[in-house]
Amino acid sequence: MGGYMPVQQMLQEKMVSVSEAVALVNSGDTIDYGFSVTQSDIFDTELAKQKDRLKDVIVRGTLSVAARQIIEQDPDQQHFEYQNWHFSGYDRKKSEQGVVSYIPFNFGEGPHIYREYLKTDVLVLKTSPMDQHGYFNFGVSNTFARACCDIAKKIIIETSSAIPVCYGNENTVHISEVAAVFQGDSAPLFELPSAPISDIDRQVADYIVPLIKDRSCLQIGIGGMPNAVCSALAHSTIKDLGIHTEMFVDGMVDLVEKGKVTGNYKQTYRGQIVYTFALGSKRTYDFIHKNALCVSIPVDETNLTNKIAQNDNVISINNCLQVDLTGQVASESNGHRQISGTGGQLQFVRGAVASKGGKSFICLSSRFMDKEGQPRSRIVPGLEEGTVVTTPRSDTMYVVTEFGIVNLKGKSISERALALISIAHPDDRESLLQQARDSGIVSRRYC
Ligand SMILES: CC(=O)SCCNC(=O)CCNC(=O)[C@H](O)C(C)(C)COP(=O)(O)OP(=O)(O)OC[C@H]1O[C@@H](n2cnc3c(N)ncnc32)[C@H](O)[C@@H]1OP(=O)(O)O
Ligand SMILES: CCCC(=O)O
Repeated sequence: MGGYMPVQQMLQEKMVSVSEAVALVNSGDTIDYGFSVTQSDIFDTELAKQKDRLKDVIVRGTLSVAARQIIEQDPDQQHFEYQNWHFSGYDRKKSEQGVVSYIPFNFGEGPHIYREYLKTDVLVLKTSPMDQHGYFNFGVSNTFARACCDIAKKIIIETSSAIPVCYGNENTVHISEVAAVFQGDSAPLFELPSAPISDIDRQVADYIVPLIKDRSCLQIGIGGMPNAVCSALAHSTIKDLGIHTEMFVDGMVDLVEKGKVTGNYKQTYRGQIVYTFALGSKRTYDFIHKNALCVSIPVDETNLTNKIAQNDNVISINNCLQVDLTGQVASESNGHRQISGTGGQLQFVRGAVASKGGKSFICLSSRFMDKEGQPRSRIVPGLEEGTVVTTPRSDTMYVVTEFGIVNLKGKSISERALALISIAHPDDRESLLQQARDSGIVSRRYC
């Protein structure tokens, strides 16, 4: 047994204080923080405290759910540069202040991008405490953590008993791979309040639900509209649903508890729910804890189009900010203002459309209130300069507002424009039609 060291002994040798953990960071390093709720706030606070000995440190994070002290304590970026894979409201505000830079990517490409193109000097993950075999579980955030572990020169772990232990694949790191471990404070995990369901959300759900048949396989995005669809499905007569999703959301717990999910007709992970991260309430975190129904897998397993399309009848439901009259979907920016990110939207749209019997739904309210409190149409003749197309028009299938649902597949530009105008707010339709005519979006026949 020469060379074998029991895992408890290894752990003891690697236990450090948080300041000792941060001392492992050097100037010029690139640091990766764990995904969203598994970012270590304790490490971040201490890193900011040690800023005076550091310069040219790049920190990458995703979907921050707390203020990042390396930004707050270094507002002129003298020591740290913060880059981000997907903006939360906090990240968005900091980007407007010029101190966060978005990294464009399709979420499902994350593991490949890490393995092929990036270097990570220090990876800091908040995980569950080590188990008896020496493994730390990634809990609610699998995503690209394993790929990052594979390339990281030093892995630092904050342990937290608030992190659920999730069953899955490539969702652990072993003590033998780790440089240092420090004990966290076991504060409860961040909870994302369930988005309230508005009347508009319900109306949108009412158009979608009749198009979802028994045995469909669901991906549901974030926000009130997807939530409304879950709620409507939970109260419908639907049966034998499957779930293959990127994000595990609260509404899915309702679907399971109402007996709507069996997964019996899935082609992959039959009988199981697969997801790559969870963000929601404690009820959701408790539900996925040691629950063999739920399988946490890396984001290239959930999000790559070919993997999604292996299931039949995939239903993908996502939100957007604006749609132009040709069907280009803008979900992540308004002009040059980065609002969120591409995330998994395009890959799920494509995966659903490629799936036998699959359908993709892009949802939006017909209007939103601008900063001056004026209602503005989200269906627009053209996207303003700088606005990013998240889903190209050639990929867009169903678009749904509270005024109706249209399928753009196979429609000409004139037909798309007329279809989209038909689901715009009634008070915006005439002006949209006039602009479509003036700009030649619709052909002479419609002028
Ligand atoms: C986790 C998952 O969802 S998996 C699904 C796959 N991933 C995706 O679909 C990624 C892209 N989608 C997204 O990021 C989100 O669904 C969004 C941004 C489209 C909608 O998210 P929501 O949280 O409902 O957005 P919300 O309505 O709060 O608006 C966010 C911001 O955009 C602004 N905004 C909304 N609509 C518009 C518009 N048409 N023009 C300009 N700004 C707008 C809002 O004012 C708000 O800004 P603020 O924070 O300064 O007030
Ligand atoms: C982090 C990515 C979340 C999304 O797909 O929107």
